[in-house]
Amino acid sequence: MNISRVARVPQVPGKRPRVGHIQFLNCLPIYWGLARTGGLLDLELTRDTPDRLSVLLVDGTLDIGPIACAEYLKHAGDLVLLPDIAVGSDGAVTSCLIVSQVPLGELDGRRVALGSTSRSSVRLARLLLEEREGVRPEYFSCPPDLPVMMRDADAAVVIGDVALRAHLHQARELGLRVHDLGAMWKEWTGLPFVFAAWAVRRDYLERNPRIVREVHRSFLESRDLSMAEVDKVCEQAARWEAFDEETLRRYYTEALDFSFGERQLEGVREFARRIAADSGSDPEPVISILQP
Ligand SMILES: C=C(O[C@@H]1C=C(C(=O)O)C=C[C@H]1O)C(=O)O
Repeated sequence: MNISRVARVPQVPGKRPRVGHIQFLNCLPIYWGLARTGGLLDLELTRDTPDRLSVLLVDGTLDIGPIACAEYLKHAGDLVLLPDIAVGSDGAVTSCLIVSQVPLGELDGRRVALGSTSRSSVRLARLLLEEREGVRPEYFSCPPDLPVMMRDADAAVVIGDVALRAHLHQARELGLRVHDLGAMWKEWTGLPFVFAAWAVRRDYLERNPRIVREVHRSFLESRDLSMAEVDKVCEQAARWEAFDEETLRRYYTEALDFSFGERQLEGVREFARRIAADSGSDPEPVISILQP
């Protein structure tokens, strides 16, 4: 890629767009390239967990950023999705899991800890347990620390780096079964699952259409650059993380899906349909997507 040709966000002094950044390894390829292209300087970034970033975007503290799909569906009227960028999977995702001491079909009436940083995976897990496995567990929310969660529960839902650690190290040590939520959704529906989409507040878009397009382009360029140089991304990340280069490479290139097109949109629509009866939400929400 010719970095010198990367478009820059138009500058208005003191008014950088306020943009969210999920502080998990899953998002590294979406942000890594921003440091290379210089796009980073044009954004006011807030790094936080997905649950908190979702709240900040909905309450207007942020203008643009990732939002858990389950939260997006509650606020679709106030938000416009950015095309071709998301954190999802078309099958196993590796980092959104139910870990369990017993088979899932035996969780009826048993305690299930829901990791507090998640909004999409915890909703998806409840849907799968209730509608696919036919069980009604007793849920409680809990900070995402697997050994602590499992002290009081028979199963736990975890995401992000905590889930990666659970998958690769702790589950075996603790004698837990690992169920991948992306794989379960794919088996059940045949569709990809979008855990987080990128959205802009509708009011911000109306005032700043050019800035939104530039930020969007900046994200796509960053993601594409990171994926083109994925070996370098993994080598750098593995220096500081508990995962080796090869594990990260597989995670980024085979498990995660950073795209958002027709099939991913169908996954979002199907999720909306399946959670509607139980949530009192709209089964067919109007989904606005930024037009090219
Ligand atoms: C793939 C992941 O996707 C995520 C899962 C989310 C959720 O469950 O609410 C939200 C944002 C993403 O971080 C992950 O966290 O590992």
